Formats: sequence, structure tokens, C-alpha cells
Amino acid sequence: MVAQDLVRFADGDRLADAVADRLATRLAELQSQSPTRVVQLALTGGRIAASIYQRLGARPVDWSRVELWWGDERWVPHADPDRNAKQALDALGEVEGLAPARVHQMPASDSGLDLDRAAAAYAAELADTVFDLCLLGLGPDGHVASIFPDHPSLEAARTGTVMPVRSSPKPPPERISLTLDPINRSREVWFCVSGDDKAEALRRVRDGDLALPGSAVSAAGDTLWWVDRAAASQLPE
Ligand SMILES: O=C1O[C@H](COP(=O)(O)O)[C@@H](O)[C@H](O)[C@H]1O
Repeated sequence: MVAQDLVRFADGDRLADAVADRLATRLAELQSQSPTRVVQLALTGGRIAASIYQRLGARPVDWSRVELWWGDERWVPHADPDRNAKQALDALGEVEGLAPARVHQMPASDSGLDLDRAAAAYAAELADTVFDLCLLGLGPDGHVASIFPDHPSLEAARTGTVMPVRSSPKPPPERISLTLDPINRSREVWFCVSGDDKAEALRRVRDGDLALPGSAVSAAGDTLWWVDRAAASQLPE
């Protein structure tokens, strides 16, 4: 059975603590399926995600059997503090056992590739990988990854696996994003949503408002929502 579940927390800190705990447990559960099981984990950018990663880095996780991917990336140089991969890896810290070859960052703007080739290169790297778990944030406008409402990225996200994004309404204007296909093929999607600026978007997505990209997301298995009280303020009790 496919579950749509929402769990509320008092605030972002409690949400980040709980999701880091739950994530560490889930990674271990999946790894326990076989001695060679490697978990495919897609990371999101965003503020609450960084708090979760910081806590996750301090939890006991067998990082030698985790493969990291990203849902989207800002088209900036590799050392730019705005880069989602840099924020995530800095927040995780020096975790033991995580092999560089298992860290699949999207190309950076100083990679030597242009934006189109960078997206195509990531699509080739991703190939037919299925994420065991895909973490997503939700923007105040209802965007997920770099799929934005009232923007060509929403239509473009209906084909292919990885796409270049231009004229993003949120800076920086150029980005790379997964499309809906690899997100929705994920065995589990976990939305992590914190803050009152997300309240309207969260209500509309939960109501199924198709104008918002978040409403187009539905995992092959469970789609779970981890939200704080401020983000949930427009949801029924
Ligand atoms: O720019 C982005 O923003 C969204 C939401 O971030 P938040 O700080 O408002 O939670 C994030 O999900 C996405 O990965 C990122 O590129």
C-alpha cells in the first residue's frame, strides 16, 4: 500500500533532529537487506536540509554503503557557498567511509561544461538509477528541486531525467534539476518543510493544486511529509 503521511514537529530544530534520526535508522534498515546493499540517497538543497545533514553527520551511519545524488543544483562554481552540494557536504562534515566515487554531485559552472552539457552529463551518470530515498524541500512558491510554478521548467520536467533550468525565479537564474521521472520513480520521497513562509504552498500542495510542482510529486512507494508547526499552520489539525 502507498502511504501519504504527514508528521508535525514544534519547530525546525525538532524536525531536523527527528528526520536525522529517522534517516539514520532507515539507511540501516535498507542496508540490512543484504551485506552488499548500497542505498541510493538523493539530497535536496535548502535551509532545513542543511540542519538535517548537520545532525545526520553525527549519527552512526555506514557511509561506505551509501551513494549520494542531488535533486537540483545552482549553476555556480564548485566552491561557491550557494552550491547545494557544498552546503550538504559541509553540513555533513567528515563522515567516515563515504567514498568520493559514490558522491554524485551535479557539475558546477566552472566544470568546463556549458549548462546543457552539464545536465546531459548528469543524466548519463544517473542512467537508470532508482533512488531508495529522495529528500525534497518545498519552496514558498511551491517549487521542488528546481521545478518552478508558472515557469517553463514545470513543462520541461515532464520528460527526460535531468534538465537545464534558465531564468529561474529564485537566484541564481541558471540551475540543473532532476525532472519528475526520477523523483517519482524513487522508492520513497521525504518532503522536509519548515517555516511559515511555506504554509500556503504546503496547504495548496496537500490540496493537490496542480499549479504547484510539489503536487506533481508522488513516490513509487511512500511519500512522507515532515513539517513543522509554522509550515503546517494552514493545514487542518
Ligand atoms: O533553491 C532551492 O530552494 C529549495 C527550497 O529551499 P528552502 O531554503 O526554502 O527550504 C530547495 O528545495 C532546492 O533544493 C534549492 O535549490
